[in-house]
Amino acid sequence: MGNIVEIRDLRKSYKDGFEALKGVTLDIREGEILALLGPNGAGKTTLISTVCGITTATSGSVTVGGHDIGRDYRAARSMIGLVPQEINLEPFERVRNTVKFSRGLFGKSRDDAAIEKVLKQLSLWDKRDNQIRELSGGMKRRVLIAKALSHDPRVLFLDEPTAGVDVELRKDMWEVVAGLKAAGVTIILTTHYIEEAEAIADRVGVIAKGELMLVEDKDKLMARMGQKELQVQLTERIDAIPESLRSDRLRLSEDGAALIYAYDTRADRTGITKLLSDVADAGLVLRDVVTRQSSLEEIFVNLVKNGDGKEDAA
Ligand SMILES: Nc1ncnc2c1ncn2[C@@H]1O[C@H](COP(=O)(O)OP(=O)(O)OP(=O)(O)O)[C@@H](O)[C@H]1O
Repeated sequence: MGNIVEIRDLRKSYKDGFEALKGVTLDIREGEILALLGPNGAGKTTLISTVCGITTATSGSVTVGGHDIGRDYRAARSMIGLVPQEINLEPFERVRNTVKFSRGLFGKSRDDAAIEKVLKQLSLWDKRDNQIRELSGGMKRRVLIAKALSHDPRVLFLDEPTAGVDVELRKDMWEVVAGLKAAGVTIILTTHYIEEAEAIADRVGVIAKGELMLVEDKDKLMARMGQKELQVQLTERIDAIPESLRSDRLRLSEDGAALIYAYDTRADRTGITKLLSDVADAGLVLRDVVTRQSSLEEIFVNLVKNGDGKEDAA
């Protein structure tokens, strides 16, 4: 699969001198769902706006389908749909007209069949003649997506599609996104919610303080999350792990007071029962047993920490 968007060393300093993007390089693969996770003020919206050509980069480059967003703005922009964070719809306008109008803005000829397709895709066809003000919050969000899709873009950017919405509506949105992917649209979404990235993304990027800290296949991240540790705390410290217990998965804590066993929660056999009986056979006495899991949350929190150890407000 080729790259549909290529971002190279993208930097953005605002007028007041604030550097919101500090050299972001990222390839977006055609057909994927990429979730960009990051705390408030990380630079997610700035990144999306710059990639879409709404904000001008200070330096670096962006191409969409091979078109440079600066030099070849119209061609690049026509391939992009952008769903903003805020609901900015005209309350008295009707659903179908709202979407039709957006298509016109891209200089595309009138195409009632295309508008019908988009409205059906987003389960808005029954509401086509309703005014925007007559829709529920979830439907209004879907109208925003329909508007962004009205000119048949190949890439859709969703800026926090589920910020502040309830669980039900969030799941509804995830289904919409999955449906769009199935229809061949490449999707980039920003989110604060780790579970959102887990639920729908193919790849996850973590952005903090204007830098892309990590981009990785979600499954690989999940595999890391599947790792758990069992701490077998001992009544007496030991200097070394007894010969009979040695394994790649077992190590001794620094103070010698606990054995630390790594296992995969999703494996058929974790080996815990055997470990505990082997520990007893080796003559060691347990004081307590504790488990801990490295989660995407933990990976995320560690990544967005400042170099000086302070934590960003999430
Ligand atoms: N027009 C502007 N002028 C100056 N600074 C700005 C401007 N727009 C954004 N910033 C700053 O750039 C940084 C990144 O903002 P941005 O909106 O991209 O973050 P974000 O990751 O989308 O945050 P959120 O999750 O809160 O939406 C913030 O510190 C913000 O204050």
